[in-house]
Amino acid sequence: METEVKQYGATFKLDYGLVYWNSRLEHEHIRLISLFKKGDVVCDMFCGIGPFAIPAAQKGCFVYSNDLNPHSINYLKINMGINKVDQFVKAYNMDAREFMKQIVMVPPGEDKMEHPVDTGKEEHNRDFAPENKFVNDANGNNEKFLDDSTKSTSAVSKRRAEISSEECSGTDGESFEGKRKGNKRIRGGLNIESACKPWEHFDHVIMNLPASAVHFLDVFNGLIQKKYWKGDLPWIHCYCFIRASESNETLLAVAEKALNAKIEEPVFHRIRDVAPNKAMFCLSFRLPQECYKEDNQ
Ligand SMILES: C[S@@+](CC[C@H](N)C(=O)[O-])C[C@H]1O[C@@H](n2cnc3c(N)ncnc32)[C@H](O)[C@@H]1O
Repeated sequence: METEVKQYGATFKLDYGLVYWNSRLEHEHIRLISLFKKGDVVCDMFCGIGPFAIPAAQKGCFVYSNDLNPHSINYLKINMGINKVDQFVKAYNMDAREFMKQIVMVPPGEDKMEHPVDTGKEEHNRDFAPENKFVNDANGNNEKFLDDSTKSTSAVSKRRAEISSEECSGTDGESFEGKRKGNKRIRGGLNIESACKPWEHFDHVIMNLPASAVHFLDVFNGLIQKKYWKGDLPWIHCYCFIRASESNETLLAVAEKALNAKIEEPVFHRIRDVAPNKAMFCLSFRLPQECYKEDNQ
């Protein structure tokens, strides 16, 4: 049966019998999106009907959004229309690994263009680094400062943020009411197709499939081609379950094995208990440099 729900000012149409929906994740959707900045490029590997993708787009992000379930993508598209973010979200219906491989594929013609080496030095660890963005809360969770201001994680997203702020009035932060600003961006002719080259840069990856997302991390090993990439490597936000018999280190070891790389300064955020001995967490980390596909590979 089709129904309509509202979360933080966005409207979502869905059929509970056909797609995934969990109202108890509302705070987590808001928390994660509060880490993003206007102009950021976000990849949502397991997007469902869009509870991360749509408010992120309303905030001024560009979102590549994927789900294997065709019903999810059908409702995602309906919800993109209802919330007037069609121009800022691109929907895919495929396996999550294939999706990531597809969006970083360099289109014919682009590979012949000159790519000056961007060391990313200027931006590296400047504004989204764990040491200056996260603090421990009372429960021992690593929490990010909610003061996002208008900083951008890379030269590429900075440029997009500049374009956005030229065309949008107001400041960043009132994100969830940003629909009108979004419309202004449409009038300015800016959309995800014209603004983004995901093989050169994206800022965040969302992986909300807690039972198995950690095993999908292997796709990032050799995914990003160093010669095309500009700016910092992306942040990965990987949801998982941790049982009482396990620890953060247990999960980290599985993630590092999948990536074949060491994760520096992982951030664990406890979301909620899903059973007496099982809790849902979000593991956030910047993709390690070892994951780059080198030019000679
Ligand atoms: C836990 S739901 C999360 C949905 C949404 N992100 C949310 O927060 O409500 C996981 C989603 O992953 C999708 N999914 C499962 N396996 C997948 C795969 N191999 N590739 C892409 N999507 C997949 C499911 O269809 C489902 O919509």
